[in-house]
Amino acid sequence: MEIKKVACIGSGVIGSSWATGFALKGYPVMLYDIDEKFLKTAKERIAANLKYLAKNKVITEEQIKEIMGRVSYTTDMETAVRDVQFIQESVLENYDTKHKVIAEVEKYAPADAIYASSTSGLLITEIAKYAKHPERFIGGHPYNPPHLIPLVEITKGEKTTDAVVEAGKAFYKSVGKEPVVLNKEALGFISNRIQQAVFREVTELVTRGVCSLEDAGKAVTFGPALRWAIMGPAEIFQLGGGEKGIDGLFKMVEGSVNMWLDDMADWKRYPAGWWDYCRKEVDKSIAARPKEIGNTDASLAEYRDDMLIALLKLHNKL
Ligand SMILES: NC(=O)C1=CN([C@@H]2O[C@H](COP(=O)(O)OP(=O)(O)OC[C@H]3O[C@@H](n4cnc5c(N)ncnc54)[C@H](O)[C@@H]3O)[C@@H](O)[C@H]2O)C=CC1
Ligand SMILES: O=C(O)[C@@H](O)C(=O)[C@H](O)[C@@H](O)CO
Repeated sequence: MEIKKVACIGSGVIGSSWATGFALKGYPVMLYDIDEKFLKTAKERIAANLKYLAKNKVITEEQIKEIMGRVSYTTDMETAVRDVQFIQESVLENYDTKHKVIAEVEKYAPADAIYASSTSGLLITEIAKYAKHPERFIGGHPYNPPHLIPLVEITKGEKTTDAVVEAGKAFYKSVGKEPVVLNKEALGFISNRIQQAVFREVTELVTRGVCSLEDAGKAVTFGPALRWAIMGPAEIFQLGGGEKGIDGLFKMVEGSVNMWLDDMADWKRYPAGWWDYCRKEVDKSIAARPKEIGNTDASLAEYRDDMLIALLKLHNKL
């Protein structure tokens, strides 16, 4: 089935970015939400996304109007999905909301339209549990912002057909994404499990008083994250071993690493009050940043996109 038109269900942080990305690649996009006020914000986000892309010469200023014109905004589900071939859902991260949205979508969407959930880590088998056509459901988990970051983790439910997985993978590749197809369902997929493992250790170190949240961020940003923007941890360790390679490295450090592992976080829930503490600390550290690297949420987002675009150009992804 040729994908000619896309629906984005949910127009928040992720839905508005997906809509930007699909429109950027020339697709007409139906952007749906439950209230006009959310769609208004989404339109402002899309305009800002395109402004940053033009500022960084990825598109021209003249193209902005044409790309914006590819996105239609609606609070009517039938209008959103009746003639689309691909649906990217980006509503709230809970099964109940996703089930309600699917019931509404399946009243009007073509039976063979691919349904991809942006879920951060829920199981497609569960998301598609009450669907009339579970065979067409995949997970299409992006990294924020999806109009810039290439990764899409594709997961399949028990009833998802291989043809739908392949069609979803081909479509994401055609719009410049870097799809990774999981062999088995796993909560949190690959990237979010890794990201949460890292942040659990950040939380452990800060709550123990080893470092500030800001310094933990610096340690990640100017250390491993720089290398992870180039290659995976295994390749990094391989190089760390010199001519001995990854095995040689770990034959040397394993005793030390095992002591760290014994001491590292192994808890299963974030401490009570941690997120309130985080918000206070992050607000302080953002405000303390030099203006040119973003000292408000809005200017930090612009700085993030400027830097991501520069990185993606180095990767020949833009
Ligand atoms: N924020 C992030 O960094 C990332 C989020 N995701 C996932 O993407 C999905 C959306 O997340 P965000 O965009 O951050 O959330 P958000 O809160 O910014 O946007 C959610 C949108 O869904 C809409 N919505 C709520 N109930 C709805 C319903 N019944 N029908 C239609 N629309 C409804 C809301 O009005 C809102 O506009 C979640 O599953 C999340 O886990 C995935 C990757 C990254
Ligand atoms: O970090 C991202 O962009 C995504 O992996 C996410 O899903 C969200 O950040 C959130 O789930 C926290 O991990």
